[in-house]
Amino acid sequence: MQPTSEANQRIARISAHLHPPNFQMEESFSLRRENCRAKGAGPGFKVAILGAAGGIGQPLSMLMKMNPLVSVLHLYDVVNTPGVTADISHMDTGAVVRSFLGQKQLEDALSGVELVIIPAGVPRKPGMTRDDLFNINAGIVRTLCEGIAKCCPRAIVNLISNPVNSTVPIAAEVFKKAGTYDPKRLLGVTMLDVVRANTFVAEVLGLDPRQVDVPVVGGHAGVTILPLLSQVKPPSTFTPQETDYLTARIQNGGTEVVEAKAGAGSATLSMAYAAVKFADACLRGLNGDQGVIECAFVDSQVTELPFFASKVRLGRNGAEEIFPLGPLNEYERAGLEKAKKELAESIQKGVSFIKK
Ligand SMILES: NC(=O)C1=CN([C@@H]2O[C@H](COP(=O)(O)OP(=O)(O)OC[C@H]3O[C@@H](n4cnc5c(N)ncnc54)[C@H](O)[C@@H]3O)[C@@H](O)[C@H]2O)C=CC1
Ligand SMILES: O=C([O-])CC(=O)C(=O)O
Repeated sequence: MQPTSEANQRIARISAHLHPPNFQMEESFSLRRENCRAKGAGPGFKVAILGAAGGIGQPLSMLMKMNPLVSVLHLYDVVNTPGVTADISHMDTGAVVRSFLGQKQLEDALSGVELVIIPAGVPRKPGMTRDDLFNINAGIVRTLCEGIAKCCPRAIVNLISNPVNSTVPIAAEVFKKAGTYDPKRLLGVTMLDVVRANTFVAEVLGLDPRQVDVPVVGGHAGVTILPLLSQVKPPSTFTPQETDYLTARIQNGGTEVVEAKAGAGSATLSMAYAAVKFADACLRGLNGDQGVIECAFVDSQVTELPFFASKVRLGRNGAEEIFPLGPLNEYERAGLEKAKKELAESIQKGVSFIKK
């Protein structure tokens, strides 16, 4: 039997996708699939990952492709996104994946996006602090945030690039300058500190980490990472030695990985896991789910500092409620004073980078 002309057209379409004669053909095919999904399937969000070809970006892209709340996934980087996108697009999950390569495609990558996740930038090598990354990453974050202000000013932004204690204030200043700043929509990702704290505390208590919840407040570098062990769930007590051990291990978790990788970068796989856990919480909030609460580094009035990490309630507008720290013990109060001192300097450094 001769194939019908409809079947011929379908084969031609598929072959055009596999061997696109030009970008236009590829794009129209991909747009058609997005439209089909928009007609047929349940609701989903349009998400962009900036720095998608990196050590965090690749596993993060893969895990976001598996998230049922994502309908369209834009992968942007200055290198290698066509390959990462081709690879991930073969996964038989719902999200449509599209590649954007280089600065010229940044605006297309951001157009209509509802959640932007940013793991772009250089990672640490042994002997470096996160602040040593400032000189390179500050400029990268500024450029990307200028794009967000122009193309998707209402998007929720999850900022991973280090030093988070300075890059979040940089992003805020860029958005203020552009007149688009909404403090609820800018979130520094500190989820990996919580993920580590849950794991290490569970080890000490002899529990499954999934049963443990440790609030981690302050910021995302050294002494600014402040685990509140007095508020661990399920309620637990720790000896002074356990408290010292756990606090130090949680504060130095990033350095532990940097040293173990011995020059090959910093945490990527656990970070991708943590980033997806946090992005999923943001999407559930956007979706209208109730009671979504996670720790994040946000514009805050919890202390006298303009930014601080604490528990926030995520909703349709981002961080809709920021929770106070709750009762602290003496050990935590001393830790808080140290954290605030270092945080104040890192925040100021970020602000001055844009205001100078
Ligand atoms: N917030 C957190 O808890 C954590 C943050 N990080 C930070 O995340 C960042 C990325 O780490 P990795 O993925 O390991 O680094 P990586 O070097 O493997 O990947 C970074 C990616 O960013 C891309 N990139 C560079 N400039 C760009 C630009 N202007 N626009 C778009 N993309 C650009 C690179 O091409 C590369 O693909 C680092 O700053 C690291 O310190 C890492 C772990 C945890
Ligand atoms: O330590 C680093 O440089 C990367 C990071 O932020 C972490 O693993 O927490």
